[in-house]
Amino acid sequence: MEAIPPGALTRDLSTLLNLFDFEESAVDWMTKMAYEYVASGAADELTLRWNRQALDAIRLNPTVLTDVSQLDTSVSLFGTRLSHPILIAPTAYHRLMHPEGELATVRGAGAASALYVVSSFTTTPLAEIAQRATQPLWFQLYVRDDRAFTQNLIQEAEALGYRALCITVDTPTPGVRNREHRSHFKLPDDVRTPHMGGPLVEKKPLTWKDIEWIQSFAKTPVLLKGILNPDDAERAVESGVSGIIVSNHGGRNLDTVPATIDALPRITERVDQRMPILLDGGIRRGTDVLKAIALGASAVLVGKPICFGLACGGAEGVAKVLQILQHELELAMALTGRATLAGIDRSVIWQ
Ligand SMILES: Cc1cc2nc3c(=O)[nH]c(=O)nc-3n(C[C@H](O)[C@H](O)[C@H](O)COP(=O)(O)O)c2cc1C
Ligand SMILES: CC(C)CC(=O)C(=O)O
Repeated sequence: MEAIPPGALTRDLSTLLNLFDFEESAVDWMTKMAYEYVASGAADELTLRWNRQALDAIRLNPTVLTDVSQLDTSVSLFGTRLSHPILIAPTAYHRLMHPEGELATVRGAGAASALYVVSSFTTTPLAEIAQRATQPLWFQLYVRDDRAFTQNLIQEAEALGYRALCITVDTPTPGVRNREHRSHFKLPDDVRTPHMGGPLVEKKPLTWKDIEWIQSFAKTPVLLKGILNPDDAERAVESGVSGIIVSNHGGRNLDTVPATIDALPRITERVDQRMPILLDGGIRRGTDVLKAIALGASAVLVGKPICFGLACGGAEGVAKVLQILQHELELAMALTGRATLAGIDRSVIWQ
């Protein structure tokens, strides 16, 4: 690994005003390999681009002269009250982005009152992250061929206080990652993944039977991460899971699947309030959060911007990314005349 640049922990973030600024600046603070790993999408990166383009293409229909003097961005998810609906998506290998890795991320989450979904490919033990958490944690699970190992891992996370389990279901194999390969991605020897052992090269298929099996012993709510197809959403309801995350893995797995915000309305319609729906993919502006909520999401997750915030400024960078997004959401609510998240319905979308 190239050396972490001097002053990495003390750089000035005051000129970074939005999430795009963080991405632009992160290039200077990350190794080329780490930057390419985070920023790239699968194959021709069409889905990666569509995630953004589809959000940009949605226009808003504000209501004027409503009382927005008291804004309330809070939301309840599975019995936990959150002060805002912006969660940290699970992303692997935080020590590739900053020497403090996930310990910086969890401090940033605390400073910004954000729920943090920790990746199976964390480079810091789950226990150490939990010790420093001041906000709720969830655990993202990659199911390994060794099912006994998987069961132990789930039980370990639950015992440590992780409050929900997000099973990633869209990655029977990673996608075509040309940019990652071109930059010769390899984890440096001193960056380890204490809960995953080696890379994901599973042979035993993950199926609905496994989801039933996990639910037979899981004590925390189970969510499926990576649903795009309304039929799968229906099946998820039938399988009794607590929620789903509409996700195309940030455009990193199967190229040319739709933008998540385009997939959301059909899924919302099919689920018909039977369980909460979360969404990730391309959320960069407060207006994006508002659009996702208007189309049926209870909350959103952000992936790449957290990695860039971490690279630019450790815990402070993570916190700032989240605080900017939170503040922009409040502005979007005030300017569309919506004082609460419940008030953000489809009528806020220009039809
Ligand atoms: C660098 C990176 C690593 C990721 N690692 C994981 C992971 O370990 N597990 C997982 O379920 N999703 C992973 N994802 C996908 C994210 O959880 C999320 O679905 C996606 O990044 C959201 O899109 P966004 O980056 O446009 O916000 C990763 C994404 C990135 C960018
Ligand atoms: C280790 C990888 C499978 C993590 C991941 O989900 C990703 O890079 O998108």
